[in-house]
Amino acid sequence: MLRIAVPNKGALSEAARDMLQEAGYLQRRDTKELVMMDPDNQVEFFYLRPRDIAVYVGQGTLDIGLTGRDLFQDAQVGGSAEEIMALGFGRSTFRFAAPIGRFSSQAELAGKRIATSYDGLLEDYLATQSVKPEMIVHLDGAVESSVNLGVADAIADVVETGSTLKAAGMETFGEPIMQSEAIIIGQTGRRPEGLDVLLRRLQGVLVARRYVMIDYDVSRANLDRASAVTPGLESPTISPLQDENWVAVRSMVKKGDTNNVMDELYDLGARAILVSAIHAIRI
Ligand SMILES: Nc1ncnc2c1ncn2[C@@H]1O[C@H](COP(=O)(O)OP(=O)(O)OP(=O)(O)O)[C@@H](O)[C@H]1O
Ligand SMILES: O=P(O)(O)OC[C@H]1O[C@H](OP(=O)(O)OP(=O)(O)O)[C@H](O)[C@@H]1O
Ligand SMILES: [Mg+2]
Repeated sequence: MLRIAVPNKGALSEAARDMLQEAGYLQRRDTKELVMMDPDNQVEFFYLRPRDIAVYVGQGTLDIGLTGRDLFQDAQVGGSAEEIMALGFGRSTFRFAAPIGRFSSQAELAGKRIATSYDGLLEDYLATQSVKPEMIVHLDGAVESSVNLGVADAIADVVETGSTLKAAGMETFGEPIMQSEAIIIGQTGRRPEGLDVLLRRLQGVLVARRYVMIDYDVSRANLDRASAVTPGLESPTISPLQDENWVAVRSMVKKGDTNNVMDELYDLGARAILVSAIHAIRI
């Protein structure tokens, strides 16, 4: 059995559950359940605080974990665990922020009080920048309120849409500290049995989410130009049509490019252009 740590609550938990379900794994129905066995797939899920997941994996009590890159860094497990795969959801940036107009660069944080929930990550970063704050004020959450309430001069926190900062009358400043997203971590250098299958399945979900399938008919005279617009992952599938001057083409296209590709195909004479979602894929 592959023992996998997954977030029990918080910003990553629902998207993690959705992705694992799409990859064919059983997930708990009740958010109070702590463990979920999936004997058919030979895996066992342990629902834990996302912040703690790196500790379990680093110590080797669980084989792999799904957590945020920023949380993983913050857990300070040294070299005992490593990032294995990025999952493309839970994206955020870890940044400095302060009331509008107060700071313009992170060098100005020397001798100041910085509030954060991510002390380890922040301390590591400040050390690389040779900036020595007066103190790091640890807060569990609602960090944006700390400056207005007078316990800190600036904050270092997760920014996704920026709406929380805006509501607090704050702005970001300085270089972004870290780009984060959900990741799979494992013990450094160890690849337990069954991990390959899980990674391949997750990769399949990522590709299915990023690509769509496009089908169209085009005349043989325009086929080379059309194929160049839709080269696919390897090469497009070409099928004959009743009218032997025309062929049907099937190819994968990046989701974000869909409308441009359809316009280009139409302009070069392709017709019956059809786009459909990909449910699952193994490359
Ligand atoms: N808008 C967001 N707010 C918080 N975390 C986010 C957001 N978007 C992405 N994340 C990522 O989610 C992870 C934080 O998960 P966590 O469970 O701590 O979230 P939370 O909802 O803030 O939980 P808590 O209830 O403990 O505050 C980090 O990896 C972070 O980068
Ligand atoms: O840029 P935004 O889209 O506004 O998202 C970022 C905010 O969301 C999170 O707070 P959360 O809701 O988790 O509350 P918390 O501060 O109590 O953790 C995070 O700590 C930021 O405050
Ligand atoms: Mg939070």
